[in-house]
Amino acid sequence: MKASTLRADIARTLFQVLEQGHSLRELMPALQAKHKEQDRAWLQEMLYGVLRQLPILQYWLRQLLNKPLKSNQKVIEHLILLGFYQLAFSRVSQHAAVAETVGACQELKCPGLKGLVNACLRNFIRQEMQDKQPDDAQIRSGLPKWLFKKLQQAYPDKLDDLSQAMNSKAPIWLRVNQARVNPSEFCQALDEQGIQYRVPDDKQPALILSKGYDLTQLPGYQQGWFAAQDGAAQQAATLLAPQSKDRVLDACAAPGGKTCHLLELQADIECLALDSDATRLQRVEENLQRLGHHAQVICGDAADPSSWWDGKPFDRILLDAPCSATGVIRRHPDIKWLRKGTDIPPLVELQRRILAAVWPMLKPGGTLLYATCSILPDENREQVKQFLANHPDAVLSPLHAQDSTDNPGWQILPGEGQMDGFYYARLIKS
Ligand SMILES: C[S@@+](CC[C@H](N)C(=O)[O-])C[C@H]1O[C@@H](n2cnc3c(N)ncnc32)[C@H](O)[C@@H]1O
Repeated sequence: MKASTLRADIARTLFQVLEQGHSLRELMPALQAKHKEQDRAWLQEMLYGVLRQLPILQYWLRQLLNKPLKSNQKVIEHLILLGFYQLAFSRVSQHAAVAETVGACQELKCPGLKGLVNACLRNFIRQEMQDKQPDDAQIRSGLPKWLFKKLQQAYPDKLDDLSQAMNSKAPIWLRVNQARVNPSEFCQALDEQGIQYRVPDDKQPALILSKGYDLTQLPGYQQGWFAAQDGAAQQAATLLAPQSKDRVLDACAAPGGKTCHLLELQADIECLALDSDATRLQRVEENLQRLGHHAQVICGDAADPSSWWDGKPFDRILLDAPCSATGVIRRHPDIKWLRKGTDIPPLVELQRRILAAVWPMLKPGGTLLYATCSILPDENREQVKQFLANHPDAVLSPLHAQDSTDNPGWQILPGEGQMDGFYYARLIKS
């Protein structure tokens, strides 16, 4: 594939995300399929890189482009941002970055803008723009304004480290399926194929791959020896700790990462995997099948149990609630630009409704684990605080020394222990 075609495709994809609100989850499969194996990693790195560094790239663009381009030429602005990204953050030679970015104008059906793109990139080099940093801390943070403000309020002392972690590349974690393979046997199989990995120093059956591999080509993929799952998400099953014969509800289960882990920890539970999204539930079925587990899979609204619950109470409930996903931005940088500050109050309300609806299904003495991949206190600590205040039969079961009713739960921030941002609070019904 020509280098300019790759760049044109990246510019089009940026346009679809940033101007049309499509997610990379929707767009990436077709984009990857169009390009050869050897180009895919580069393509992803450039695309994710621009989304990570967008505010500073736009800041430079504002200095070098006199006025914004017309809407039918907007894709060329995204092409220029890609050119800036290559010049400032990648190892692509300056000559290739300029020539091939300019070349992409033809493919984007804007040959008349070649001169403008060329001038912007050459001025970028001449004026050493990459050394020009704005005074505005929000632009330097790489975060959108609304999120910067919220994080500034929530984590004033940690904001620099936090934004840096949110803009860095996430490692690929694997969870070894101990129901299928012994972790040391799996490691041996990886060693034999020269796959590089490290084992984080704690008790989970987890590995971190040292670079990007095609997971379907790793040993034991078809046999269900492992699943990709971040270290923070791997805490859920252990914290809920299902016991033999327990009836367990995974209330927001798709795509089933935590459902499978629960079954790996304790095979003889009666597990009900619920989700309101029928398409995503197919992934639960596929994951259960590949990893060799069994659960009852139901499509239903967790906030409305009357439509699917048989009335039998649960010993344990996992509520991995729909959330802002602000904890996994390093993995999905498009979230920064697709989410808006106005999305947060309705999400908090949905979480509140689901929590209140699943609580009556828990047996007295039973355990509920509330989880989100968010780092916003409204969805986490404040949500649980309110729940505790409104439910006198709910008792906090602390996950660490600072976990108290005033400051409930365990907030993991992105990058801590190489994990994604995640939140857990464990509640017992008295
Ligand atoms: C964070 S994801 C769950 C991830 C999953 N637990 C795992 O580990 O693979 C949240 C899920 O909640 C589901 N969801 C959203 N609203 C729901 C509702 N009212 N009832 C049930 N599921 C819902 C979404 O479809 C989504 O699959």
